[in-house]
Amino acid sequence: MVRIVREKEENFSISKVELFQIRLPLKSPFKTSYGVLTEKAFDIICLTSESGHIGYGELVAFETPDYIEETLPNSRLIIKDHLLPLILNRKIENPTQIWEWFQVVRGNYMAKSAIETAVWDLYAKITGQSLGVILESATDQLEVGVSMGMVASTEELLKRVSDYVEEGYTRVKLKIKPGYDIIPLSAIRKKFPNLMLMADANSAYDLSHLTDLKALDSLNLVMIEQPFAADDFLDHAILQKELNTPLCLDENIRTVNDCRVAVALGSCRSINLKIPRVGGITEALKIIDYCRDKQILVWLGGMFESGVGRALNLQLASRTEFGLPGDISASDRYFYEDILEKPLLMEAGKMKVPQGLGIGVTVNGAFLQKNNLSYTWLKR
Ligand SMILES: O=C(O)CCC(=O)C1=CC=C[C@@H](O)[C@@H]1C(=O)O
Ligand SMILES: [Mg+2]
Repeated sequence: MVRIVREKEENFSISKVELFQIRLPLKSPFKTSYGVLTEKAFDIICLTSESGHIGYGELVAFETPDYIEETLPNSRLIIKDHLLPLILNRKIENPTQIWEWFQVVRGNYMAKSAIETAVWDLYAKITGQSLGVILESATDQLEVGVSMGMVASTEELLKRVSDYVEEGYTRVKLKIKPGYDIIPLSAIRKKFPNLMLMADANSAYDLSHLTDLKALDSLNLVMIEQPFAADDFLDHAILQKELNTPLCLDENIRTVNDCRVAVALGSCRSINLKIPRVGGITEALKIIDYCRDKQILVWLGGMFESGVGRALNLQLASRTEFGLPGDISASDRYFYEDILEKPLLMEAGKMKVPQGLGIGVTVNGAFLQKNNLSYTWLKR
């Protein structure tokens, strides 16, 4: 866990909260085993302190409960009725308190994360630091990976993989499901024998597909992510014993306790850590510590974030524990425009970790104002 060292007591409180509802169309549809995403809807939460600093958080939950059960409309409600009342009119000493205060609300990790991460950003800005410094970032630039939806034609799939490799992505993750696995993955492997290649099933398989999954062992995949149900640990453990390829859990992991169960049962050898899926940075840091101690490979996943969430991901992913390039592609991989003054782009095969105060990026205020303000609160 990071040590929060303060030069002087910096208690602060929130004087204004705004929630902007934004939609960004995707450049191309993203097909997974559970559906097709054509645009990303998300909210940006702006917390203003009495000192006038603004902390930004991103609410990344999807509109439909198909990846996990949390949805954007439900999360908005939880934020407004249950989470914000726990932090407003209170003195905040450090952002880890938010995690403690939120424990009275069960689950709802993405809603919690939207606020908790905004408080981390705010705290870093008030104390005059880059969030990366507080989070013990170890580098100012990172290799990153790219996540790819299913593409019907193998020719088109190989063309897209080639383009990503040429742009500098060093790891490629392909979405799979029964009937769309060995053929596209083998085609990629044949053309790119040394590429860090992996597959993500988003819970599309069960033990009846054991033979199909064992066939993937021949492809030298870095890992297979979430083949079985989002609440299953036992069958994952059975499968892991049958495979040489490491399994990775995504949807299952909401807390460090979930990691303990996975490790105790042998359900996986890797964890895809998404800050919003675990309720924010405080729990993410506990998971990183746990994975380091247990020698579980941890790497940073994404949720099609806009520049706010992407900048945060870069800050955390620059810690030494992250063993693989994360799903932190450049803003222009998914979107025509970002909500930042300067989008986060790939340069010479790497992405820079923003070095400014807090998450290190400047949000385009005019862009936010063009969007629907769903909630606003002002301290009287
Ligand atoms: O943000 C990114 O680039 C990663 C996108 C991605 O692969 C996913 C995001 C959210 C849900 C899933 O579709 C998938 C995943 O399971 O990791
Ligand atoms: Mg996944």
